[in-house]
Amino acid sequence: MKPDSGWYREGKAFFNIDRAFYRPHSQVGRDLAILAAALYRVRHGQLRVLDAMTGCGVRALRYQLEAEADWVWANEGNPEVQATLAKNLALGMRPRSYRITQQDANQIFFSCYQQRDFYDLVDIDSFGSPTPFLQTALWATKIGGLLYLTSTDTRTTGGHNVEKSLQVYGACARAHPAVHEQGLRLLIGTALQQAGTKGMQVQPIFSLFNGSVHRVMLRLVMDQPWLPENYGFLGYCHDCGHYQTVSWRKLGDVRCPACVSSTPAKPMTLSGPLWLGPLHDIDFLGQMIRLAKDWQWSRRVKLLKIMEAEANLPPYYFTLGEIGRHGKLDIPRRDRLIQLLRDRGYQAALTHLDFQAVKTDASIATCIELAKQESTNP
Ligand SMILES: C[S@@+](CC[C@H](N)C(=O)[O-])C[C@H]1O[C@@H](n2cnc3c(N)ncnc32)[C@H](O)[C@@H]1O
Repeated sequence: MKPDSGWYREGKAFFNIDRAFYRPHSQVGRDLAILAAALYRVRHGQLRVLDAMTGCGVRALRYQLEAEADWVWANEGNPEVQATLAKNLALGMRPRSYRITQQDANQIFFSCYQQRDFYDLVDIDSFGSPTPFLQTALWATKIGGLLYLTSTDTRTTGGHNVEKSLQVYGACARAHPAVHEQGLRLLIGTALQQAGTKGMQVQPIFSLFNGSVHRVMLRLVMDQPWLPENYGFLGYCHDCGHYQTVSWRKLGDVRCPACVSSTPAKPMTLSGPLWLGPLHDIDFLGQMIRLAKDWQWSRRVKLLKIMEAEANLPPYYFTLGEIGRHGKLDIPRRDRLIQLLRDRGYQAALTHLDFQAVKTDASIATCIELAKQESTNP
């Protein structure tokens, strides 16, 4: 069917959108969620999904048809899309394997808690930030289960409204060149803090930024040690481009350790508290890659491999433009710079967050030095 007929196909799902929200560009976020859900289903022997903001039902359909969910609860608050949703699920899903409701997501989550009905995967695909739903969603998620959060709030997470970031994330988001990563880390950090109020924790399975939307798939866990190095502040030096993780214990007048020539050293701009640990679970990503290969999802394999390579690198990246600006040189060639860094024994990779950037454990000064050598001796 042609898209303008109102009918769409995505993965194994076939559905009508009528007046429901559907954004084809978000397929990448749905594809990765389906892979994670399918692996969870294999590992745990069951998969019950609560798709709290289902829209036309594309996720509900895909969780069942592709991840083999045993049961899907599809909720959508907008009364105008209920008929389309009902039609889509009736057409594509097994009878008696799903439920449709039209309620506020918070009400649904709280009712799960009241009835002790916990879900293996809770999907919150909200507009703006998901934080108004976070506390209650944690009540609806099984310990060991998955929580998938979406945020379209890039203005706030990008440091353009510090007051709002304090209100919404309980954290200070400042502007710097690695803000796409900051959006993911704020989301994980807020979820970690909120889970912490209940004696629980979250661990990222994968974190995805695709141009305008941040998504994180988290595992809810209990009885894990709280690692102080995973939750703290990130300093950025506007003068030299250096980043520095900062523990809450060291707050106060944080100066850039890389600005050695300035006395006193330049102050750093601090963002946080936010998640400072790995963005992805590297073992889980490996399994997602294998499954994506089996399913011949070659574009997703490519993306997941980039995510795998960046998984354990420090919590920021250097854009090529920043390296050029601070080094007063032409923009370096990305792949060549990565190779030079590796030759010097550093870890270095491209990042799915910004294809005009490098992620590395080398300092920006080293990146500049190598880029300069390369420009004078290509
Ligand atoms: C971004 S769309 C979700 C689209 C769908 N998940 C997809 O992948 O295409 C957000 C949906 O959430 C619904 N919504 C917004 N706030 C809600 C709330 N508090 N409770 C339930 N549904 C809500 C909107 O009507 C909209 O259909």
